[in-house]
Amino acid sequence: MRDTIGARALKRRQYDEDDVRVRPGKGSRPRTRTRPAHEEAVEGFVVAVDRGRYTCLVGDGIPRVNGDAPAARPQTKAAARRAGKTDRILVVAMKARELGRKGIVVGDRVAIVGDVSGRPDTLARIVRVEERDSMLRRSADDTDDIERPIVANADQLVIVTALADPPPRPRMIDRMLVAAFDADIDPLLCLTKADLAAPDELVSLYEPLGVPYVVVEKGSPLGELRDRVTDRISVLVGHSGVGKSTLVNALVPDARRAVSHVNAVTGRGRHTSTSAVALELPEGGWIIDTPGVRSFGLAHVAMETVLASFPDFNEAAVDCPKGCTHLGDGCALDRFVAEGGGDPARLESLRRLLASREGSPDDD
Ligand SMILES: Nc1nc2c(ncn2[C@@H]2O[C@H](COP(=O)(O)OP(=O)(O)OP(=O)(O)O)[C@@H](O)[C@H]2O)c(=O)[nH]1
Ligand SMILES: [Zn+2]
Repeated sequence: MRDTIGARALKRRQYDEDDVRVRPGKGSRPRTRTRPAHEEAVEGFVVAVDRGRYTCLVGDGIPRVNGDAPAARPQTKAAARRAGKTDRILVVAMKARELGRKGIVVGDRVAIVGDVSGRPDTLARIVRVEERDSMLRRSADDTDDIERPIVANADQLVIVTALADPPPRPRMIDRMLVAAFDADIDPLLCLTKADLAAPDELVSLYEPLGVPYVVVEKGSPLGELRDRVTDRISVLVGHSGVGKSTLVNALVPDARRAVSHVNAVTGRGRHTSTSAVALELPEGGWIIDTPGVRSFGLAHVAMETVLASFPDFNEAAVDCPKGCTHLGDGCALDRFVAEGGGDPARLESLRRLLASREGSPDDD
């Protein structure tokens, strides 16, 4: 953790040095070439990314959760309207060369220079990525430890699981819970298709772990889910067919139009079905749909983090021999389960996740 914070501070310092800081005196010449551009930069919120083009919302109402005030909430559309500020422009930008290989993802707050009019065929430049509150990542698979950032600044991961058709996969849920824990994002289990099956079994698995959940079905009012996503930045993940699009369309009445508008702005025209898109909720807050993300490789997550995201086993593991892989011989978790301390299926799930990171296939 400390390392990460240190690295972030270092990065910020580097930005300062090559961005804006102009100290008169000491013989240092002002960098007139870059300075004015950065001073004129406007704030943007990345709502879509498509092949090197970043669609950014500029204007009032972009989320500002990156505050020192703990109660800071994203400014909502409603609040913006009350304040009489509804200027929202979608600007298409590219990454400034000075950002090098630094990735920019949906949810990022950025500083933009150049033509920020949002007029067709204009292209602005992103010159800075603001410090992130969170970063949801995955590896392509469990053994590829190249981290792929998916979404920045989300504060809730909505794990969408159908109660039937397709049947729920607890191991997939466990995997998503690890990803949420690793990213320091609150999980929310969203159980769909309640008209087809009862939620009791899944609820009895996850409620004791303190995982909040909502149960929904097509056409149901979604009141509780709506409350839980309002004024937050929530990422929706789930397998194909679980009812994610149905949910998005119910939560964001003009979701389809918003997505095609984003695509029209990018000039791509066609539906970008593989990248994440941030959609604003009418009540305030954002949901980020991740159509192309079917799974989360966890190769980049430390074993300790995987274990820590299983609160039902984390403590029992203090009795393990030093250097225990928790996969077999001598692992205290076996005794713990034998004595009735934990659910065997959950231990199996934990072990599959740990083992899959070492190259054994995991079929979830
Ligand atoms: N019975 C029932 N069917 C539902 C419910 N919600 C969605 N469906 C149906 O399930 C199917 C899949 O729903 P989608 O919303 O397209 O699922 P998705 O998760 O977006 O799937 P992809 O588009 O493949 O990612 C559709 O035929 C929906 O009509 C529900 O609550 N009950
Ligand atoms: Zn162990």
